[in-house]
Amino acid sequence: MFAARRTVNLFQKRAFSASAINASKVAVLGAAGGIGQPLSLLLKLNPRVSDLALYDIRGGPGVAADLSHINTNSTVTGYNPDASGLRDCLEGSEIILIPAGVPRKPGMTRDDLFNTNASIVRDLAKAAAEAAPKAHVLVIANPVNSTVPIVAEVYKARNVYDPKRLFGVTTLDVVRASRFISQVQSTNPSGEAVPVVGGHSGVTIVPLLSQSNHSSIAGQARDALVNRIQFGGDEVVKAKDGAGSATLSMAMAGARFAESLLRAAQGEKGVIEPTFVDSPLYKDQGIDFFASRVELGPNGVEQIHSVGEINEYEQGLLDACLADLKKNIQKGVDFVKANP
Ligand SMILES: NC(=O)c1ccc[n+]([C@@H]2O[C@H](COP(=O)([O-])OP(=O)(O)OC[C@H]3O[C@@H](n4cnc5c(N)ncnc54)[C@H](O)[C@@H]3O)[C@@H](O)[C@H]2O)c1
Ligand SMILES: O=C(O)C[C@H](O)C(=O)O
Repeated sequence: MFAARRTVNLFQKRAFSASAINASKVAVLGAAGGIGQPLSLLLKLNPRVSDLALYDIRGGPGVAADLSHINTNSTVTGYNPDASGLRDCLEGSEIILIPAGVPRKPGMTRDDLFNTNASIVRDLAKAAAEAAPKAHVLVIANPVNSTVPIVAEVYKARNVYDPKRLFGVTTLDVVRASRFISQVQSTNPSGEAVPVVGGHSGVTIVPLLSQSNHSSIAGQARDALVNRIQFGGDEVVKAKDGAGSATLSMAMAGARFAESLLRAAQGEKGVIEPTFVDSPLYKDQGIDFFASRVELGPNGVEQIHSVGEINEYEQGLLDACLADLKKNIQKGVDFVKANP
């Protein structure tokens, strides 16, 4: 009898300490938007998340009330901009996802969003740097090539910048790449992995088909596939016809990246995701941020993988990418300098 009770107690103890270790507060800024809502739903379904904090300039508490009825263990709290809403949302967060900002309409580039989204991201970054300076920040808001450097500059100005904890979410590019290649090759997309490096807009998106399972794709088939991966976002913008850009696939991609970070934070080794980070790879060319495969660990970036062996065609893509990327990054840095 005593032994039985003891077994139960030990079991309860272990269960308690496991959940204590795994307790992770995740904040979503822009939670009532097209990405924010399905992303928050997927996070509510993730057992690694213990507290979900949802902030938006409008509608955060409504989305939170709705999600809070789902019978998973995590708590869900919604916050408005009034009083200390944003600060309360951020405090204690391990991960902060930022999908806040306007999406494209047909005919626009991601850079056309800069004037609106730069100040939104800058202000949210200021709040995050003060309330949760050690959190991992995952930037989804476009143009990612510029909004990530904006967050970095805001953190640097407050002496809390940790390059290992800032990520531009480029997961959707590899999700698309594996899907699109599987359609061309009639394969299962879950078995496909196409590295995509560079940045997250047009020609800065560089798929490396030579490193995929289908390295022999050449000529027009290759060109069409590369173009579809680079401009996949435009396909959705056009199809939505003024009602925004990718939201559901982006929510899946953002939730996957957050899950990978949590797995790494909770001790799993060898977790690798593509992401746009403060990177040494092209710093000698004045390019401080670059997306490549990154191994994640408890403190964020563990190891940044180089681009690896690429062919002449891919080198041409990379050259075009680097030229654009440099300008996009500088634009973000200059914005914060001029508008601190
Ligand atoms: N990184 C990627 O791969 C990727 C993919 C898709 C979309 N995006 C980008 O994500 C952003 C959001 O897209 P969406 O479709 O969800 O847009 P949306 O307009 O549907 O939602 C944006 C949300 O942000 C909120 N918001 C605006 N300003 C805010 C602020 N200061 N604080 C908090 N919340 C604020 C809005 O109220 C809205 O609910 C866009 O910039 C889009 O281009 C990035
Ligand atoms: O295309 C967009 O503007 C949104 C996003 O960056 C995407 O790739 O779908």
